[in-house]
Amino acid sequence: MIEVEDLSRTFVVRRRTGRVRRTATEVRAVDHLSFEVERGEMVGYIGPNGAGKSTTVKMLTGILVPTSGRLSVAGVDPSRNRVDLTRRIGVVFGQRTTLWWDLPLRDSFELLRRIYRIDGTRFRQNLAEFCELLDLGDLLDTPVRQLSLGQRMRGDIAAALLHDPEILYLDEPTIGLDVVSKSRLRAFLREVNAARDVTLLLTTHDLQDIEQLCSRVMVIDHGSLVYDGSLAGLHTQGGSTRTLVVDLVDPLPDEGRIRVEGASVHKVEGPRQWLSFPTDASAAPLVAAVAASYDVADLSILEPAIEDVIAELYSRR
Ligand SMILES: Nc1ncnc2c1ncn2[C@@H]1O[C@H](COP(=O)(O)OP(=O)(O)OP(=O)(O)O)[C@@H](O)[C@H]1O
Repeated sequence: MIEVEDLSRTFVVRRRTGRVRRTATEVRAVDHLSFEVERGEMVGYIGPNGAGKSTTVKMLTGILVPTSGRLSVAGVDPSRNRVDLTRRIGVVFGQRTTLWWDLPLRDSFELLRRIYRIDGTRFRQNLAEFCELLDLGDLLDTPVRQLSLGQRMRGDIAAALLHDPEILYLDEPTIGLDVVSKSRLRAFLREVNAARDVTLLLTTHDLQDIEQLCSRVMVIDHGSLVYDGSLAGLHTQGGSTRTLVVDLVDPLPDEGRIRVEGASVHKVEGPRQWLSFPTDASAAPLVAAVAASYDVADLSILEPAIEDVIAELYSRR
C-alpha cells in the first residue's frame, strides 16, 4: 500500500549572520528513508521533535515533493497525482480541524460528500455507522466551534473516513483528550481497521496509542529509521532490562547483595532487592536460582516502560 525507497527531502534555511549577510544552510529532514506498509497494517510512526515525521507524511500525501527517492501510495505517485490520491486517503490532525468552524457538523459532512463526490447511498450508510460508533448523533446540528475537543476529534475522524479511503494518516489523534475519549477513539480505529481493512499510519508522542493500536512501530530520528519492527522487539533493540524484585524474609547481613548468574542487583532497600536481567532472557531459571539460595518471602517481575526503551534508543544517536 505504501512503498518508500531511498526517500530524502532537504530544506534550505537562510539565517541572518550579520546586518545584511545571510547564510544558507541545508536541513536534511528526511534522509534516505526506505520502508513498505502492507494493506490493512496499523503502523506507529514515532520519533523525537524534528525527527522528520511530518515531512514524511507531507510527502506521502503529496503536499511536499521529495528531493530524491521513490514513493508510491496505493499505486500512485503522490506529488504527481495528488488529486487522484486525495480520493484514496484520509488525514486527521489532532491539533487542527479539517471541518468548517462555523457550520454544523452535518453541513461539513455534506460539503465533503460533494467535494469527494461520494455516492448518496454509501454516504448515508457511512454516516449512520460512524454516528453510531462515535456517538455523534446528538452533535450533528452543533456548529463545530461549539464542540469539545473530544467531540470535534470524533467529527474529524468520521469526516476523514466518509469517502472510504484506503489509507488513514493520523497525526497525534489523541492529543489533549481525556482517558475515556482516548480509549473510545482507539476502539473505533481498531474497528475501522478490522472491518474495512483501512491501512493506518499513526504519528504520535503518546506511546499508549502505539501499544494499543499498532502491531508494528517505525522509529525515525534525524530523518532515518532507527527501528522498524514489533513493539516487543523494540525492548530487545533498546537494550532494556527487566527487573526481578525479591523480598527476602530478612535483609542480608552488612547490606549484602543477592548473587546469581545472569542478573545483577541495582538497588537494595532493607529486605527488598531489585535485580536487572536482559529482556530476552527467561525469568524462570533466575527465580529458581534465587529461591534455591535465599529465604524468599515474595517475588515479582517488572517489565521495562516503553518510554524508557525509546528514550534510550533516541539517546544513542
Ligand atoms: N518548511 C521547512 N523549512 C525548513 N525546515 C523545515 C521545514 N519543515 C521542516 N523543517 C525541518 O526539518 C526537520 C524535520 O521536521 P519535521 O517537522 O518533519 O519533524 P517532526 O518529526 O514532525 O517533528 P515534531 O514531532 O516536532 O512534529 C526539522 O529540523 C525542521 O526544522
